[in-house]
Amino acid sequence: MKVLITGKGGQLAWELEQLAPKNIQLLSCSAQDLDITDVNQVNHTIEQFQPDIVINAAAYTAVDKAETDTETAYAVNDLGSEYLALACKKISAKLIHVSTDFVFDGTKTTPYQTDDSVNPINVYGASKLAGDSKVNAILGCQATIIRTAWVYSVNGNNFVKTMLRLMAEKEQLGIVYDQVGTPTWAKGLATMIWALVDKNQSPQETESAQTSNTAQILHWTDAGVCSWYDFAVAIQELAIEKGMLDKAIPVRPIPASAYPTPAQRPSFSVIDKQSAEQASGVETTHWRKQLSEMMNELKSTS
Ligand SMILES: NC(=O)C1=CN([C@@H]2O[C@H](COP(=O)(O)OP(=O)(O)OC[C@H]3O[C@@H](n4cnc5c(N)ncnc54)[C@H](OP(=O)(O)O)[C@@H]3O)[C@@H](O)[C@H]2O)C=CC1
Ligand SMILES: Cc1cn([C@H]2C[C@H](O)[C@@H](COP(=O)(O)OP(=O)(O)O[C@H]3O[C@@H](C)C(=O)[C@@H](O)[C@H]3O)O2)c(=O)[nH]c1=O
Repeated sequence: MKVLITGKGGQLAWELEQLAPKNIQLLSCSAQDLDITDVNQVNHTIEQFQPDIVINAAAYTAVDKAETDTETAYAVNDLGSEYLALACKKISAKLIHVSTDFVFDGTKTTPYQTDDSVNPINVYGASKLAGDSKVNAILGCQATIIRTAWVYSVNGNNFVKTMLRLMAEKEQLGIVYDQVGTPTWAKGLATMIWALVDKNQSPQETESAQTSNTAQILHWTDAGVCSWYDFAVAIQELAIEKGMLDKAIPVRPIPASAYPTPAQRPSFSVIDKQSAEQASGVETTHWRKQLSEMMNELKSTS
């Protein structure tokens, strides 16, 4: 089976590459190798390689910057996804497209289901939703859209690495407590995606997946719930336990109103993971356990 991954070098694409099963013929493309906003490059690469499955892990993920760099955010997240979907359609390839909890407005108080109404409250979320809608309209059941949240990995920029840096540099930190969600270790997400790919190789799965004309939507994060504040406290506790920080600094819970950012963020974006667990056969693991594993990996590589 041939699999093409976009966004090489990004957190998820990197983990996917590390965990790629031996029987997969993999082509992993960076933004330089394959700029998904370039329709000719997209068509050429997909026609040449003839993948069975494309995993779109490329995205514009700078949430605050997207508020002013709107055109680029839409070019990558909306148009780029559309080009990939059209190219997949031409060769009957499947598309596994990755999306975000930020398609929701965060007004619910119970975990978001895959069929809950979407209503993004920032440009990044709106640009991702626009791309998801194109993927669904073009490919229908030929596509799987995986919504995830608060992703981190040893490779790339993320909240965990930002916290470790700030905790070593600053006297104290204020972290928002009124935005609640669930972190996701990109390695766990990549494991689940490869399990989906594996299931796709079985003819039975392929037949049953083709009974509906809409894209399969799955939700995946680690298990549990926390605020950014809880996440930061756990990062500091584990870093001290593992000898990655010398001393603890005060970490204060603050409301989002005390940490103004260009983009508004949902106050509640916990998603229900049952859909992805059932489809992949992989169970979620509690976020704190995953965080500890990732920090062990970070310690051993730095
Ligand atoms: N990070 C997070 O917290 C979350 C991410 N997601 C989604 O998960 C997916 C993976 O995210 P993650 O791995 O964290 O993202 P990263 O920001 O780590 O990686 C994104 C990758 O996309 C590449 N890219 C950007 N523009 C283009 C382009 N025009 N053509 C091709 N590649 C491009 C980037 O390249 P370069 O660095 O060279 O620009 C980078 O390699 C995305 O769909 C994202 O929206 C969902 C929820 C949370
Ligand atoms: C650095 C810092 C951040 N914060 C807050 C700001 C924000 O509310 C929260 C997280 O900030 P970040 O900018 O790291 O994360 P953010 O870019 O909002 O993360 C989002 O990225 C996109 C790509 C997604 O799809 C989402 O699921 C989500 O992961 O932490 C503090 O309260 N204090 C601080 O010192």
